Amino acid sequence: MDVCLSSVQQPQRLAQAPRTPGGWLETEEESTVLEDGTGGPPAGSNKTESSLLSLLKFVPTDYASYTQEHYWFAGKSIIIQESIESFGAVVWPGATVLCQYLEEHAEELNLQDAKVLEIGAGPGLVSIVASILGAQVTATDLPDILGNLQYNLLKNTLKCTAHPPEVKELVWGEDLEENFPKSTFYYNYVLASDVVYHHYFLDELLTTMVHLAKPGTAVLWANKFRFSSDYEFLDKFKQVFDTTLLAEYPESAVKLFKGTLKWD
Ligand SMILES: C[S@@+](CC[C@H](N)C(=O)[O-])C[C@H]1O[C@@H](n2cnc3c(N)ncnc32)[C@H](O)[C@@H]1O
Repeated sequence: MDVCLSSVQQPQRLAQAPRTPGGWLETEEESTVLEDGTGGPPAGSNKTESSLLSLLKFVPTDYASYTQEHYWFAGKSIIIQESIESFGAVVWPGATVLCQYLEEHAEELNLQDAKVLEIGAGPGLVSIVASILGAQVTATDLPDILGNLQYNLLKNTLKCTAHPPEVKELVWGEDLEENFPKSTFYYNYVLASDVVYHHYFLDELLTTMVHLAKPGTAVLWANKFRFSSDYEFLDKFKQVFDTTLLAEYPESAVKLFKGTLKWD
């Protein structure tokens, strides 16, 4: 079985085209990535498809080399374009654990039409699986990561998900109320895999998780535990979230937690 949209090819590098910081082309020219060479949507495509295909007018984040890695979740072959040049362009062990949990518990989690936001989505595997399982997904990450993330989401979900996943910039701790106002946004699930490692934004990460969680929201966080700082983050997580260990893989040191706000 192939990925959902086999006609989406590797986007070409368009060095002359203008780019936003997120890697998006602002050109109105026809897309160069379609197999039929016309640059327009395939015959018979509807308006939604057509507008989705227009999103293919972007240059992926500018890594020098890529690999195509194959995964199988939710009954589908998923091909992820990865690059070892960025932490955010490879699939980390927590992602596969979270994907496995989502596919095994899709009904119990009521993922169909659920509102889901992923933080630190990286190359997008978790968001793709949640989307295939029927959720309305917003995948977020740093600006530099979004081009490759968007490419992988489109490549693997176009024409085969009820709700096309969205991509949005979300820098932990920054402009949260402006970009995700509490009065407007509600998520059933906030997903996070391997967002805790050796970096300087752990407080901002926790602030972001708390901001995005409302009564009824479950934070599903999978992480490989390597450093003492990972356990310190877990302690802080437990101070604000009622925390349940959902799965643990000692051989890979990956743990999966569910957190709901203590005042939920
Ligand atoms: C270790 S990678 C994990 C990627 C993906 N979740 C996975 O498990 O395959 C950590 C991710 O967090 C993102 N990230 C790191 N610092 C961030 C910050 N301050 N704000 C938003 N995202 C950040 C990185 O860009 C990267 O995509």
